[in-house]
Amino acid sequence: MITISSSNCIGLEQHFKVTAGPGAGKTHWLVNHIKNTVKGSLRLEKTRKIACITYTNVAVETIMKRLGTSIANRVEISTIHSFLYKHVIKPYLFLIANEFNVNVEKINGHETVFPQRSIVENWLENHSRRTDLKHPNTVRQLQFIDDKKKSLWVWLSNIEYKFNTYGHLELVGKKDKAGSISKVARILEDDLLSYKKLNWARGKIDHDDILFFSYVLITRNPFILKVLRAKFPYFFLDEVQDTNPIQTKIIKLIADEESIVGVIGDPAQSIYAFQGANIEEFKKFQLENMAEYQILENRRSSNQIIDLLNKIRMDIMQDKYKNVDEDLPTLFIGDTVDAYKRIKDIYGEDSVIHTLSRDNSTANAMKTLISLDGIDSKLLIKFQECDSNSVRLRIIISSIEAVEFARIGDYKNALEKMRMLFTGLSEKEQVNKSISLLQVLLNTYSTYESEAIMDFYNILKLHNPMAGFKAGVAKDFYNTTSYKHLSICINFKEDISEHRTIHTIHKAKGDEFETVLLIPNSLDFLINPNIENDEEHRIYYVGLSRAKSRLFIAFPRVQKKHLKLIEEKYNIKVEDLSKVPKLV
Ligand SMILES: Nc1ncnc2c1ncn2[C@@H]1O[C@H](COP(=O)(O)OP(=O)(O)OP(=O)(O)O)[C@@H](O)[C@H]1O
Repeated sequence: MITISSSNCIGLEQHFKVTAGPGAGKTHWLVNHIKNTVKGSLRLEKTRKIACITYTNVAVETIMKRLGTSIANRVEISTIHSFLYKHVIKPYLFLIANEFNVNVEKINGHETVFPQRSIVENWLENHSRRTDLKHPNTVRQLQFIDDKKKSLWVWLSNIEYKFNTYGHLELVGKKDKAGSISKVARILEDDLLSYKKLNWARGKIDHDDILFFSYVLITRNPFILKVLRAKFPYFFLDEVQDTNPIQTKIIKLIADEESIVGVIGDPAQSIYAFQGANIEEFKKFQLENMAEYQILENRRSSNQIIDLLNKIRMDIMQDKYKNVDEDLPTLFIGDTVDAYKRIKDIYGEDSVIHTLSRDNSTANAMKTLISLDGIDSKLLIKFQECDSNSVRLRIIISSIEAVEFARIGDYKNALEKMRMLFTGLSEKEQVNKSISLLQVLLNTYSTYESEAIMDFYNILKLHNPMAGFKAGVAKDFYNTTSYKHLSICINFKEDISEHRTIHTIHKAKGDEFETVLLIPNSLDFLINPNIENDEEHRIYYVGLSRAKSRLFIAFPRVQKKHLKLIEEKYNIKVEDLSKVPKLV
């Protein structure tokens, strides 16, 4: 392993792997390396470009901006899914369309594919092990007993491709998502390909299908690899710690000849296991004659923050590149909103504090500075369980999302959500109606914000007819749950506010903030750090490492023995908020 700095150049014609911690300058280095390759390579022409693959669309934009317009046309920057869709799926899917029952004409990009009643019914009726589906899990029971139907749909929404012991890809369900159908999940799993085929016949392919089809096409038709290598003499992959095993196999196949492959990442920042990422993929990643580099600098954070990061992580020791001293990191014990206010008291009302939460509901509660006490993060799920009228449910949830997206300035996604209410109309009518309804809902916000969700329903009903209520759980829910508490549970699509989840900020490449208040769900990452094996710890490590100058952690209560341990292990200030006199 060779240690380099983020301003160093490396040779252009050798596979490489760069490992570096947070703030090391990976993005900075990658952008420079692309520029150097454009300048120095003799293998690039108008039609032969550098492929730069990164993890999210936000990251694509960041790298594009940093590269500048003069060389952006020499590089194709995209997510792995967009790249494979454009260069493998679109031109070659027809080769396997018959075998997999894919309606190529109808395919228009890739999307999240949700279960549909008619598809699920068709699949169950014709399931290859239909005769094994017996009471209490018959085909009818799986479709019509509410609890079973919900579990089945959740389970189907989470199926994934895995390599089996023979190295073949197969479709599997997730045991922890099977709920009340866990006893028959094994039987249902035997014919998941038929379920997929029914969706493919409608032209519906999802993100994982892109990887699956690409892998099948590439392994069966080596000429596709030849074309890819001819078009792209260089493949650079950023954030590789979040890579999926199918992606790794595809990249290794490309690297076999001609093209130079370079990967960059940080195993300690691997936080997407739920999307199929596997920390081992990056650690084990090897190519023939590959050069391995590490960058040990941390150019982002103060000395005190780097000291804390170095105590949590064992595999590398980061250097204090800036060598700037700031206040010690502080652990606040007490309410999160009080912690936020305390920082404002110390550094002034105008100081900007970025809060990074583990959960969506916490991040949203911080947006309105609602105390977390009494907040139910599962309220949206309860809502879905209580209201069996799926049309009404969808209208209410989409409208809440539209209002809340608009309130943080994300009008693009707000209108997208609102348009879902008017799907039967022409595009122009959809847009007009969405804008005017959104305006009404924003103008009347104060009248329903703190009231029961029934008030919001009543306003919405004036503009969009919806079913009424009989006495029962749905009506009770609408009358007893406040809009505010329900809206706290929604998932922001592109959160650009000062209060986000750690996963959201990690998607936004290079996000770093002067002052960070981390709001974890546990202090285990400090008490007993295990970055190597515990993804939760890695998530908090990512959160801590976004801070440039000032770092705070807020947690409601800590056992005495744990507090002692934290104080002994770290150079950290502890402040019990219940003992801080409140300013009046
Ligand atoms: N060679 C360099 N010269 C000047 N500034 C640099 C250099 N390398 C990195 N930086 C700065 O250091 C900070 C961290 O860099 P960067 O965001 O590229 O790190 P990273 O390794 O991608 O971080 P992370 O993995 O934590 O997202 C940024 O503010 C960046 O502009």
